[in-house]
Amino acid sequence: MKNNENSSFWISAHIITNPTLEEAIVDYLVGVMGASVEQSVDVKGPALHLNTYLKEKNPTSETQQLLRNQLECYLTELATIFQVEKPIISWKRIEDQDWSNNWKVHFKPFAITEGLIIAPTWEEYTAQEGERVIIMDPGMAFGTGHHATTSLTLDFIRQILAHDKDQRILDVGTGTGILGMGAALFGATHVLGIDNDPEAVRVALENVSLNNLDSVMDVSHEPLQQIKGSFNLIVANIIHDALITMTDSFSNLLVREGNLVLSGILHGEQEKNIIRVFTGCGFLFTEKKQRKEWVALHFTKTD
Ligand SMILES: C[S@@+](CC[C@H](N)C(=O)[O-])C[C@H]1O[C@@H](n2cnc3c(N)ncnc32)[C@H](O)[C@@H]1O
Repeated sequence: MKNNENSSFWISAHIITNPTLEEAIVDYLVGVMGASVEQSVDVKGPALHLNTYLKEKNPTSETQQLLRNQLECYLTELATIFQVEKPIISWKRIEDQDWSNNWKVHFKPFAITEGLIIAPTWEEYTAQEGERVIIMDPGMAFGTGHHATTSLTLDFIRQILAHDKDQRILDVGTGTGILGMGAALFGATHVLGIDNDPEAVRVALENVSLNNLDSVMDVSHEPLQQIKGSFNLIVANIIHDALITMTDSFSNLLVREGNLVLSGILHGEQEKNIIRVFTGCGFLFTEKKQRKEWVALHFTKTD
């Protein structure tokens, strides 16, 4: 198969795991990696067998290795948290163009938080009274809205904006632009989304245009450390290790008493560590939201 603009290559991973990890693995594969997953029904025994299909637009040995490392690191982390044996993964390359659109079948319009619907571009959706709709094509970027951390963060955004709409918002690690677009639809004055992945920036810009939000939301590839200005709310759904390095930037960019919402954090040690580090840097921890093993944390800046 040739790799043209419309085609993707696929790799499949066969995962043998302790069934305890099923929900967390499926959640991660579908929500974060944009994969589709099926359970192998013809295999007997106590272990669970999952087949997953990951799309890959520009396949090089390097990008393939990155995908593999990302999944393998996550599975190792999960096995440690749940104290079960590490899942076994075997990889296979699929070179059949039909696969490139199969995952879309599973992506249907859904309510990500009260009053906000996510609808993929290829599904017709008519908004009901009082509903706001984000139309999107996630492409290769993270953020279809299926992952718990995205909906938890949007719950906070909705609450904060219901209180006060006059908010300048920074969305760090914008991915598809989903959090920033949600904030814009809930009435934010201005949103800046940034991402260190150029493909995410391209996809987010496309989605912002698709939703006619260009006058409210900008998207940039600029690193966090180079962002100027002041914001009333910063949201960052990234990962624990990256968030820990961002304390100074968040502190410099937030107005006094500004809101900070952090997610991509696992309940337990990661959550405790984030609270310890941020409360040690002039932030007051105010509220936590949790779904399954994931948390989103709300802080306000005190000094
Ligand atoms: C888990 S995704 C979140 C996507 C979306 N905001 C959501 O909530 O669904 C994390 C995003 O952060 C981006 N990212 C990771 N580290 C970053 C950094 N240091 N600066 C900016 N973006 C970063 C990744 O490229 C990815 O798009």
